Amino acid sequence: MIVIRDLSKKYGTNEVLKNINIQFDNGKVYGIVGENGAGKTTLFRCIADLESYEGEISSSLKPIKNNLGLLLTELFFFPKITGKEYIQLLCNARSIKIADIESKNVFDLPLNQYAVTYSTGMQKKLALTAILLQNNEYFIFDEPFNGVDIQSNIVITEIIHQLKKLDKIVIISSHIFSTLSNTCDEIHLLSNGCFVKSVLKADFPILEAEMKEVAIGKKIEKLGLK
Ligand SMILES: Nc1ncnc2c1ncn2[C@@H]1O[C@H](COP(=O)(O)OP(=O)(O)OP(=O)(O)O)[C@@H](O)[C@H]1O
Repeated sequence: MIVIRDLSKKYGTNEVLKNINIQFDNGKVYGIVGENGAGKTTLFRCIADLESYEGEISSSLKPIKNNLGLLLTELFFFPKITGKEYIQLLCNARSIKIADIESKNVFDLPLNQYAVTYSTGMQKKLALTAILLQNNEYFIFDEPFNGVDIQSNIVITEIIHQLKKLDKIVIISSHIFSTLSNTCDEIHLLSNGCFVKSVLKADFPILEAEMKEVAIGKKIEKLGLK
């Protein structure tokens, strides 16, 4: 379980997260949606203890960061580290020894090639493979489906289903609603640093319709397309 109480985060005078309260339970997949700049990545970085914040973030397994697989949208790889070495590095950090990494290469990555030479989608799949092999209890995937090919999207969706069955906590952000309706138990709408709506699976179509209406509104008319 991860419990967030009265979480606030400022960058200078910009109050990015405003008194967030939410609980994430094991065996559930949570979707976080919100417009660009709503604060999704900031929330994830606070949970991972990569940012200072006001409020409290607690978890059944402590510290969270030692049990968390965090997939960010911007990834960093040391130069001259192969895909295989990257996976080894992350697994070593959790004292996990994997005898045959090639056999775990679910995305068929060129593991002997330097990670910095991978395409963006390949780098995402490498980072995801590594955090899955770490046997984490908690997973945060910031836009996991973005920039990844269709086959891999199918694999990632299945992996998320498996993590749920294994009683893990999975938190995902996405800008593509269908990817969340396929995977999540709950979706939480973040707007200007506050959770303004939380819906269970049965009400996903209502939330999607509402978001569509707000997004489109009369905005496209402004273009005066002819
Ligand atoms: N390191 C930083 N320093 C200053 N401001 C920041 C920093 N990181 C994020 N912000 C600001 O915090 C706000 C929320 O950003 P955040 O990246 O959390 O949004 P997001 O919901 O993840 O957006 P997106 O959907 O575009 O990824 C934005 O106004 C952004 O400019």
